[in-house]
Amino acid sequence: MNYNYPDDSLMLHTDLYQINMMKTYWELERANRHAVFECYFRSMPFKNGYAVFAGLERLIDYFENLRFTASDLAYLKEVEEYPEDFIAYLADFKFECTVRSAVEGELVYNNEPIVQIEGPLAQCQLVETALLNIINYQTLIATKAARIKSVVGDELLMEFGSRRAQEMDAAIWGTRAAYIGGCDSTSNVRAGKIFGIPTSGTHAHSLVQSYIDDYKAFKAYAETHRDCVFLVDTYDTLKSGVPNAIKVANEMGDKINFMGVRIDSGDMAYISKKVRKQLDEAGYPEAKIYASNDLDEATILNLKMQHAKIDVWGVGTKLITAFDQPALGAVYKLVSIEDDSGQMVDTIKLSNNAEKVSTPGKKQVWRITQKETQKSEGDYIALWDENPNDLEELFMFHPVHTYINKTVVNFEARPILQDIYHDGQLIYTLPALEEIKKVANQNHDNLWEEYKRDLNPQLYPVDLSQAAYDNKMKIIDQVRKKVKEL
Ligand SMILES: Nc1ncnc2c1ncn2[C@@H]1O[C@H](COP(=O)(O)OP(=O)(O)OP(=O)(O)O)[C@@H](O)[C@H]1O
Ligand SMILES: O=P(O)(O)OC[C@H]1O[C@H](OP(=O)(O)OP(=O)(O)O)[C@H](O)[C@@H]1O
Ligand SMILES: O=C(O)c1cccnc1
Repeated sequence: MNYNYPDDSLMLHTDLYQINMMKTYWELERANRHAVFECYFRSMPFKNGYAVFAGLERLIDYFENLRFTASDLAYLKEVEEYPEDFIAYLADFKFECTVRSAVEGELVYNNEPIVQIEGPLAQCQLVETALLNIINYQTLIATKAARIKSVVGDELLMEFGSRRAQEMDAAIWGTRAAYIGGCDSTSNVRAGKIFGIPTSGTHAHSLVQSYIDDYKAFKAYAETHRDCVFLVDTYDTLKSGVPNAIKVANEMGDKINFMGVRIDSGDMAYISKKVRKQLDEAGYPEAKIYASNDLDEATILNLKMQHAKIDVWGVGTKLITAFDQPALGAVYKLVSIEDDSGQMVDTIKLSNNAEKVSTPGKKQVWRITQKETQKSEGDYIALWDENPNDLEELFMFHPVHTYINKTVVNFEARPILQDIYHDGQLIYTLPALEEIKKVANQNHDNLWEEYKRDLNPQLYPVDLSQAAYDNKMKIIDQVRKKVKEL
């Protein structure tokens, strides 16, 4: 199997239909028509009250390397059988789009643009697949991590998912997204190396199995490591694991830092209380109890309700695979295109399903916050030439149930889509990962509690400006008339 091209690139990490459309645009001289596409998701992941945006770093990395290589072109020519002149056009491909995006760690909501790509139609088209691939996954995982962290609170949340992730890229980028969303560390050493995420880890059952004895295994580990967390449930947590962990801690004294023990099975509320008692009675009140085993926000909350004595939470499978909702469902829609006379016209995608009707026109998302509280009142999607900061009062109404409305005064409006590329030139400096994580945390703090609860949160208002709403209605009308005329 030859998957190891020396000049491999991500150019062909796209759906075939994108290249087929590029060919149509190019042959019929539409490839350079100016276009605007927007990416958004339709419903909140995990029915959460907010989503945490992630994926921009990888998206930039993708855009920075957007050139067809010799092996890409050879494949398109020889296997996909595209004609020579089209291949020559692709060989000259140079990314010239303007990109605006939410920044990583920003809280984002359904039905609002989170990434906007503007530029030559064929170029905007080509990048759809990779863009959605990156943003869908990373935003999903960052959001799942935020949900879990909101239950874990000030205790430590360790990311343990690499072995269960949907392959290696997902483990690496999922870990980074999970760190942005709320994890405190990862077990993936490469993610530590690449991104500077703090790494942490204990040991597995195999260590104990290899010695066929808790005591011997813990002692061996203690003789070869300073920081020790012993996994105590291989044979019998209360009768063998914990007593032997204590025995080794006593014997090693100051030679080790006895950080605690990990439990990975059984009734973790019951067992953790017993373990706490054993550790305290042995004189180790500072030793922490680590827990893992198919945990997620629901089990953690439940364990906390049972007053489980757990200090550190290791979460793998259910976080890295977004177990209860494996896809975010973000889409990428054409919202405006240059017509034959060179004018920009706004476009819509209609559907029988009202939820799937897109909102035409190039737009900006404004986060409306109360000046006194600094809490967000909702998001306001406006056409590009509008700026709510020019208004004294802002009338905000539900984009479908328009009778649900409010007038906001004394507000600030902050644009969510930031300039990332201008005509193919990167103009954004990526913040350090720590900074992104801090911002995500602050954004979370600035959200009303009602939107933060795990179960049935209030729906965060995402409203259309009057002009965006009127534009949408006008275009729906135009399309309907056109269809009738046929
Ligand atoms: N007190 C508890 N309340 C609620 N859920 C719990 C409690 N204790 C453990 N769990 C969760 O119950 C699930 C199953 O635990 P179980 O005890 O069957 O696992 P196990 O014995 O380790 O089995 P396996 O070895 O197959 O993982 C896990 O997701 C675990 O996190
Ligand atoms: O349960 P997760 O949230 O995915 O956390 C990671 C799991 O990985 C390890 O188990 P291992 O791979 O040895 O499998 P096992 O515990 O199911 O036997 C560890 O002991 C955790 O149980
Ligand atoms: O360090 C650990 O305890 C660990 C790492 C990965 C998966 N499960 C546990």
